[in-house]
Amino acid sequence: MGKQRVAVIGAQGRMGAEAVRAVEAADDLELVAALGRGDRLETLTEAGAEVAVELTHPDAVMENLAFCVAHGVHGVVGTTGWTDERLATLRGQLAEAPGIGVLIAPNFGIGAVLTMRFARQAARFFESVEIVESHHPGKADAPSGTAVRTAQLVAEARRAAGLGDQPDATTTALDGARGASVDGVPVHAVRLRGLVAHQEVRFGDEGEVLTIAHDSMNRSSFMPGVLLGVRRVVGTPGLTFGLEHFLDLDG
Ligand SMILES: NC(=O)C1=CN([C@@H]2O[C@H](COP(=O)(O)OP(=O)(O)OC[C@H]3O[C@@H](n4cnc5c(N)ncnc54)[C@H](OP(=O)(O)O)[C@@H]3O)[C@@H](O)[C@H]2O)C=CC1
Ligand SMILES: O=C(O)C1=N[C@H](C(=O)O)C[C@H](O)C1
Repeated sequence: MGKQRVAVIGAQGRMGAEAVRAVEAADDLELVAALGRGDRLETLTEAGAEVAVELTHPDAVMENLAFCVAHGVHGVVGTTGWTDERLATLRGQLAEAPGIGVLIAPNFGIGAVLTMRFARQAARFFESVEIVESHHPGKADAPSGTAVRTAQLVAEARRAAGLGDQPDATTTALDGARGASVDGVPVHAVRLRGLVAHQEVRFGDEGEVLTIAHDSMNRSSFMPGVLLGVRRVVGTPGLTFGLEHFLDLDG
């Protein structure tokens, strides 16, 4: 079998540069295009890319993916900024392109995926929950896509368990002091030089606190997840949201 033909969009960025190295180092993959800002998307089809790894910016990802899907190129997406509206648009595009798959991974780190799973499991047992995500100061979006997804999963689990609003007697607060509410879960975003990507999910109930913490110490830690996505997405038509769907976590 020939090597899978892979392109990286956002190839000069922090994640994109790492993805270029990871694809080049993989025996079963061939890097056929590395696009930066201003490069023509047609380069993807001219190079015969089968899969594009999209690691750019929330402002650019929709246009890039629309091109990929319309031209029969599968997508593996790490870029953040996903809303229900954006997902609906992408699903509509995929419906017109049978056989094409797109994986959106809020986080490619295996530990981060497990953090989300564990947080979902823990959610029904605790009255209170807050999320603290901490990142490098070059990050464009806040809160992180991982924190948003974690909050949504926790909120769904709380609702399913019949839990109501969290206890919080705050009546006066400076703007932002209680974080952003994502589906009722307070999320606090820290931006600090020296950090890469970190998250704590803090649960509390009478007399006990459970903290689930994950730290990405470098960006190469995301690459096994990126490569797994590249290998699996070609056989998985439609939209897959979350790397957990390729990890057999219940196996
Ligand atoms: N899912 C995951 O596990 C992870 C996801 N991310 C996400 O990935 C995205 C990228 O992160 P990061 O690498 O740190 O960001 P960077 O800013 O370092 O890299 C983004 C790159 O994309 C380029 N770019 C912007 N627009 C376009 C475009 N239209 N076409 C081609 N290239 C473009 C930028 O160019 P220029 O510099 O000129 O703007 C830059 O080189 C973010 O959304 C981030 O949150 C990050 C880490 C892990
Ligand atoms: O911008 C980053 O760096 C990261 N972005 C993703 C996110 O927003 O969750 C994944 C990881 O946290 C690193």
